[in-house]
Amino acid sequence: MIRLDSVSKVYKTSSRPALDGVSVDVDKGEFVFLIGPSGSGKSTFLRLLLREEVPSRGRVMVSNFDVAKMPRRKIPRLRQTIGCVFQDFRLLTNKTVAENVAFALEVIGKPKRTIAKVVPEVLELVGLEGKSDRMPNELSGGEQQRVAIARAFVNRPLVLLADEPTGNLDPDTSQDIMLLLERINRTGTTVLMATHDHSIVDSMRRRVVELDFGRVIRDDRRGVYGVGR
Ligand SMILES: Nc1ncnc2c1ncn2[C@@H]1O[C@H](COP(=O)(O)OP(=O)(O)OP(=O)(O)O)[C@@H](O)[C@H]1O
Repeated sequence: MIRLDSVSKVYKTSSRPALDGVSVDVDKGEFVFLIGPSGSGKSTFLRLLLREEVPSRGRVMVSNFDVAKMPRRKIPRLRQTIGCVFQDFRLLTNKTVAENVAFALEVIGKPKRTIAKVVPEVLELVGLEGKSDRMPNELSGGEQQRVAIARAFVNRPLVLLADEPTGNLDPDTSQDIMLLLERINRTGTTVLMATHDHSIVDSMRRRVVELDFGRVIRDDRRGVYGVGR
């Protein structure tokens, strides 16, 4: 589902590569933690998958898309196969919960009838039934992240990228969000999550890919965060 083949990325303004000869292969339906210290290249990894950056060398594949080579006009199609969740939720503050989720479908031209049907379904899936008319600032952080996950998932993407999704949440709320991501993963969605959260990585025992100075220094099938970190 995701393949990086000897990928390096050197930003113009930096002498040292952000990614340096990275090869990673993620199968459909896998759940993968991407860990590593600040500056190790995790966000660059995710940005390459979305074609927000192009590699300096190597090949990036997402589903059947040869991401770096594809023409610009096909980028929206790539991005429709990838849902994204961030640490800071990134909700539209002037829209209700339901409107935030609906918006993701409106921009890709889904018919009103479909939107009216699937938005309540996905809000129920994430445990927000009854809150569809609230504004984001009337929700807790955990609830806001649920809206963001609903929005990322409503179009049933093949891949869900999560960049520090629990970074602004307390430990209990973080566990709830992880249960939700596991549930989404069980539907067959490939989940790739960049995180610094030791306890989550240690409790879930999923695949762990660790970056350091832009290189993969560990790829464990059922990993932990790491001793002494
Ligand atoms: N747009 C950019 N221009 C120049 N250098 C960049 C750019 N983005 C990232 N870098 C550099 O690339 C390296 C990797 O950064 P990246 O953001 O991918 O790391 P990260 O592991 O996501 O860090 P964090 O955990 O702090 O988010 C760092 O040295 C960073 O300074």
